[in-house]
Amino acid sequence: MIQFTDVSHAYGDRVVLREVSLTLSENRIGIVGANGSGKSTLARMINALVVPDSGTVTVDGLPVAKNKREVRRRVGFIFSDPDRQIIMPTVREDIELSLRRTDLDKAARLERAREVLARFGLDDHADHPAQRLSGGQKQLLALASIFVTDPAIIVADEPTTLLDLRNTRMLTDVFATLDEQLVVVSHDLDILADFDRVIVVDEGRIVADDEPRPALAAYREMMA
Ligand SMILES: Nc1ncnc2c1ncn2[C@@H]1O[C@H](COP(=O)(O)OP(=O)(O)OP(=O)(O)O)[C@@H](O)[C@H]1O
Repeated sequence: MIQFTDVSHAYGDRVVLREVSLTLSENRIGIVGANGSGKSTLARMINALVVPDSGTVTVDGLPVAKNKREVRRRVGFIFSDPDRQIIMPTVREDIELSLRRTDLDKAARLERAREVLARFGLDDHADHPAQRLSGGQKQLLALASIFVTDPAIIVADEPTTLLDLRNTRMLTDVFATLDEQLVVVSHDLDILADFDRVIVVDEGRIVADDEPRPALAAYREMMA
C-alpha cells in the first residue's frame, strides 16, 4: 500500500506537484499525463529517488523519506533509460548482480537467472556484452534485473518506449501475470487498458482517477 498525503514539490521555483493525496492499493495502477505534468516525479517519490518538499509518502506505513533503504528493498524502480541501470559487462552478470541482493543460495540464483532470461527472451544473449544490446533489449534487461529480485512493488517509468510490438505484448503479458503491485507511468495507453486503475496528472494535480476506460477517455479529451 502506497500513500501520498498532501504532497507538493518544486524544482527551484517550478512547482511540479501540488497537494497530491492518493492511496494506491490496487494491484496494477497506470499514471498518464502530458509531458512535464509531474508523473515521473510522482513515481520517483515511491522509492525516495525524489523526496517531497512538503507532505509525506509512505510504503506499507513506512515514511519513505526516513526509511530509504528498507523502502528500496520493497520497491523496484525501472528507469525509462536502461543505460542508467545496466552495470555489469554481460547480460547474465547484470542479472546475477541483482540476485546477490536476495537471500537465495548460489544454485537457486543460477536457476532464477536462467528462468528470468528465458522469460524476457534474453537467453540467447546471456553472455553478450550488455552495452552492445539493442535499445529494446537493454530495456528488457533493465526490467529483468528488477523482476528477478522479486520486489513487493514495481514502479516502471515508461517501460515500453524502446520496445517493438512483440516485446511490448510480451511485457503486457508479464504485467498481467505479476503478483507484485505495479505502478506504471506510460504514454502507451494500450498497455494500461486492463489495469485496475488509471490516474491522470495535469500540471501537478490529479485530474482524473478511475478505471482505465473512463480515465483514459478523460485524458484523450483533455489532450484533444
Ligand atoms: N531534477 C530536476 N530538476 C529540475 N527540474 C526538473 C527535474 N526533474 C524534472 N524537472 C521538471 O519538472 C517538470 C515535471 O517533470 P516530470 O519528469 O515529473 O514530468 P513527466 O510528467 O514525467 O514528463 P514526461 O512525460 O515528459 O516524462 C518538468 O518541467 C521537468 O522539466
